[in-house]
Amino acid sequence: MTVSEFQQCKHKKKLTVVTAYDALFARIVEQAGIPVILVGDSLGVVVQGKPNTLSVTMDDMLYHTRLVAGAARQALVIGDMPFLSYQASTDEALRNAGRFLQAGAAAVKVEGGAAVVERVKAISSIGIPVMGHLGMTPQSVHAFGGYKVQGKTKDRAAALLEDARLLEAAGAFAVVLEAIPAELARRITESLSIPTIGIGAGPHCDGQVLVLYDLLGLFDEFVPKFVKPYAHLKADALSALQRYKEEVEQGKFPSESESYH
Ligand SMILES: Nc1nc(=O)c2c([nH]1)NC[C@@H]1CN(c3ccc(C(=O)N[C@@H](CCC(=O)O)C(=O)O)cc3)CN21
Ligand SMILES: CC(C)C(=O)C(=O)O
Ligand SMILES: [Mg+2]
Repeated sequence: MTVSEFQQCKHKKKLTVVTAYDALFARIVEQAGIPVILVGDSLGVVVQGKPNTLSVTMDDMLYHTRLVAGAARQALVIGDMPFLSYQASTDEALRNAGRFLQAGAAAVKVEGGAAVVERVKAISSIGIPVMGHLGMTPQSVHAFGGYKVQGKTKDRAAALLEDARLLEAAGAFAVVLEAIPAELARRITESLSIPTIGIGAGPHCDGQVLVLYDLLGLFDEFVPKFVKPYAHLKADALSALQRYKEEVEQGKFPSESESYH
């Protein structure tokens, strides 16, 4: 899928987006027919075991982007710009966005509204498609005082709608809306001509995104209310590993069929 095909889906077809961090899962996601893969900085939490996304580096993101982009044949691969890779200056933002394209991504994503519109303008104007991200933006976890639903007051809701309009005007090709009231997400979705992709933003967005290991039931350190586990892979993995250990200890594995003569 290309960025322009992605945009044409607004008003036509709901967009399904999922994160992936390696070639194995990128291939499974593609086989399932999912058209868009986000190499999310959530890998800091689910792959690296950190409490938040703040310690993820450009080198970490480029490594995982190369793995995913090297395996993806059809999917639109979007690279999630990590903390401090675009905030300090427009110059750094441009260079780092370009490095994602060199790693094989077709687009990048940045968190924030008015504070990053100049970055979004600069990145998109040199031919790099940029996705925005508003609401409960995890790189601002300390400013929010935790992972809290955003846009609950009239003033904050109006500010988020204005941020969304600014991102669209700056050239963003889409915007992620995270952990905001469904009614606000609907208003933003109706006000923009670019697609909105929700995560904890209700059913009225133009598409949805989830962290892969959350929807597979593989990650359970914390499970936000917006996650629906479509599988229980952690339970499956645990029982497989326990059976393997039992069979090794009881001398049942390996048996004849796993042995050479
Ligand atoms: N595995 C994983 N999934 C994610 O969606 C995710 C990450 N990691 N890491 C980065 C951020 C952190 N995210 C989170 C983390 C916790 C909640 C959470 O517990 N929310 C509460 C509501 C809190 C409130 O408003 O008071 C909930 O009950 O859902 C939400 C999003 C989303 N992102
Ligand atoms: C969940 C999405 C939107 C994300 O930013 C991530 O996975 O890092
Ligand atoms: Mg992210």
